[in-house]
Amino acid sequence: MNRSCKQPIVLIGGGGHAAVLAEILLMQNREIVAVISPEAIHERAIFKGMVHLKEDSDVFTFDKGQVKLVNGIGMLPKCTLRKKVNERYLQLGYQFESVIADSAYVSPSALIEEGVQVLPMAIVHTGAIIGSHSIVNTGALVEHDCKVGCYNHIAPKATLCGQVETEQDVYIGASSVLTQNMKVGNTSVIGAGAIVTKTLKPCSIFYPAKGTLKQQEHGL
Ligand SMILES: CC(=O)SCCNC(=O)CCNC(=O)[C@H](O)C(C)(C)COP(=O)(O)OP(=O)(O)OC[C@H]1O[C@@H](n2cnc3c(N)ncnc32)[C@H](O)[C@@H]1OP(=O)(O)O
Repeated sequence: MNRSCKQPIVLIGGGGHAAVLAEILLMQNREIVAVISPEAIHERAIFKGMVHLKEDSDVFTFDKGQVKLVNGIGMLPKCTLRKKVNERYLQLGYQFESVIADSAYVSPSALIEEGVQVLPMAIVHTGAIIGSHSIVNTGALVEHDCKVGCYNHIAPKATLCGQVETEQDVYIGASSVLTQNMKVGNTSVIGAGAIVTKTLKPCSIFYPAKGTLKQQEHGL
């Protein structure tokens, strides 16, 4: 492991996604020198005892050459906060660490760019490329030779079959399936549980079929 991989981490965000990342980093014996969040964080057990700073500008108390940043802000469809935060600090010369959970499988021939997060039980197969600052969330499967653009979120248990290509800022909902060779244009959103078999143009929203709720008065 090279020396830069050992730099202390400044974690941005104090919600659920940040907690998952903190847990992965601590299991890998990484030092988290501060959590930056305007909200209270200490009711989440994982953050107990960590230094909590509340202002975005508190990042500047750390020398950009001495720490790596990890963005723990979760990504919801069409929400650009996470990307704006990264762009701000990148412009100022900070770098984002990639976080890969020990239980994830990342093929030795896959390419993981800067600031990518691969969460527990996710799989990134041979020849796949994960563009910078994308999230491959818990249990997601990125099959062989996929090319995932930057700032994507592949939500839990989503499956990208072989050679799928996505452009930037794409949101792929939980447990959705994208069949082989298809392409997804930038800023598209694929709903949770969708099965997508055709290429999507930029800015598409793909809604899966709706379930029907039937409320019975006395149960079954
Ligand atoms: C660790 C984590 O938790 S990561 C987070 C993972 N989360 C996800 O993957 C969720 C992805 N998001 C979705 O699937 C969203 O619902 C979207 C993006 C498809 C749609 O969002 P919106 O446009 O805001 O739709 P909205 O929530 O207003 O729902 C519109 C209608 O579609 C239905 N609908 C929304 N999403 C879905 C879905 N995935 N499957 C079936 N029906 C859906 C809603 O029930 C609603 O029906 P109604 O009009 O009868 O009330």
